[in-house]
Amino acid sequence: DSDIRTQIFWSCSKHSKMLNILPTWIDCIVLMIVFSWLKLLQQRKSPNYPPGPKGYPLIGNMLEMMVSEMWEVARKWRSSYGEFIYLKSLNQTVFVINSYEIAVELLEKRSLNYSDRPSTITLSELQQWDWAFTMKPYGEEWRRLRAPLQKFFDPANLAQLDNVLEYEAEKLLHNLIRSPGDYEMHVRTAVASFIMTTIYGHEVTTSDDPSVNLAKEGVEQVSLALRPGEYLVDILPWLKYVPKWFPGAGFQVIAERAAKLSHDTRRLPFIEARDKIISGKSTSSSLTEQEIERCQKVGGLLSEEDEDRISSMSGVGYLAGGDTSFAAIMSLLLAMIAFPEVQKRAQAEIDEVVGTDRLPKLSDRMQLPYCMAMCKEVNRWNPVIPFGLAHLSKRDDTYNGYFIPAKSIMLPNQWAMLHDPEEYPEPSIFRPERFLPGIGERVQRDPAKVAFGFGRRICPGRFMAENTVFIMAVQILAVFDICKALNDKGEVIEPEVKFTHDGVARYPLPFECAIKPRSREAIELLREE
Ligand code: HEM
Repeated sequence: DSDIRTQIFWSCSKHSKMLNILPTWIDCIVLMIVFSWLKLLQQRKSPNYPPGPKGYPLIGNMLEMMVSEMWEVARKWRSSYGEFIYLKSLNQTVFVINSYEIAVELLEKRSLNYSDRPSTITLSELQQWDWAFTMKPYGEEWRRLRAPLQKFFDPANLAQLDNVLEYEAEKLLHNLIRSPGDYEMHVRTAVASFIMTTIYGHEVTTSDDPSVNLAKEGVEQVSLALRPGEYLVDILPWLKYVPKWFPGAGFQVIAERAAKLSHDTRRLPFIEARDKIISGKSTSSSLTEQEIERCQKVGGLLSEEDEDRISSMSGVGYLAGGDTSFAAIMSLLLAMIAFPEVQKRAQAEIDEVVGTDRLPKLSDRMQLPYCMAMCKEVNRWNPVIPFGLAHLSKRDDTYNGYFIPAKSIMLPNQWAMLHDPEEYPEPSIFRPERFLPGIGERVQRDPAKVAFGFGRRICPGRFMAENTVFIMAVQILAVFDICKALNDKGEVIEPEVKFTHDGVARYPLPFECAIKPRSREAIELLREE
């Protein structure tokens, strides 16, 4: 074709000067078409992704994603790459969202596209946590499992749990009087007991109750398995076929133990509750009981399918609810010794509003604005899940001209959003006053809008978690002073404000503190056990 075209041009150009320019025009058009086509090809090869660290050939940013405190590293990337950052780990595209506005735009306003969850071979196939709806893709099954839990912990239903929560808080106070040095264990037991009572109707009376450790170990396993690069099998899937006796296949041994843990977490508390309910020995109105009764009303006997569904739904609440609230209360205790003036102001408010002849209750909340602000500040100062729980995109999308392919991992950097000095000046300072602005001052965003996640996947236990932290905080402060501990020489031990830096949840590292009754009258506030 091009030969013929060239011949025509040559012959034409012999006859007309005018026609001499023809080849130039046509060539220009051809060149333009070729260029546009090449550009399109190039765009297809490398779409317009947002900026991000360069990474290495083949592995991309895999190494950068395996660092400790990834949320802080990603927060610092803000100055080089901005709020929306592109990473690639092998062939997986990952987007870090450093700003609240982008998280709302993508994960909430476009939540139909961003409500799936990524999973790994270790988590779903080897350790068999795939029964947990936290890991299920957005869809009918996820909705069916989440709906009863969400309804049970909805604010409209929550008041009926106030008594249980106040009872557990008071039990905690008794334990703190008995052995204040074991405060960490007492807080863990109190939170576990509340969760176990509301979900299964099982009250925890001692810290060696198996249900306390079962959930803790479960969360530790899941947390480890979610850490990028922890298990090579998630990078080289064929490794899953390697038998556990093969040298170097330690991950299979861990997986076997974790699979048992996963099975026990889901089944053991459920079976105990089910048997008690069916034999008529249950006296509670737990979530599990309500669901079993609902099935019995409809179909008489509890089918295997019903059991699977209820045990999955309850098991998720049990796993997700305990450690998170525990971490928040431990952060509050640490803040009380690191920022003693906050403690003084909260105690003054409790004394003034509640008085000194009864313990504070959940119904006092609206009259205790400083204490409420203090609990908000806990969610901000140490967001328990700093890098959020990853969402996964379903279809291709664009944001601000940037391309987001289907099946991209979206990481809402909740830490960066809650430690943004533009929104929260001096973010490392624990300052409840930020949420009680004076006249003409700006109200800073409620951290709950970030700390509990986004969109359709938002934490269904958030209202209960807020109530748990509030009641345990105000009851402890009504009765005790949280003081800096003294060493053997009687010198004050300055608290180290340090937190764990790996895993999904962020806990304060063990710290020394002295928990002392404020007065004899304060102790007398406690009812006889
Ligand atoms: C201070 C305490 C807590 C914090 C900071 C917290 C935070 C979170 C966050 C950030 C998510 C991920 C949301 C997202 O994907 O965008 C989440 C999910 C979840 N939380 Fe919580 N949570 C807390 C307490 C609880 C409690 C007490 C329960 C249950 C009773 C609970 C049950 C869940 C469940 C089931 C999910 C998974 C939701 C889904 O995938 O659909 N959480 N939580």
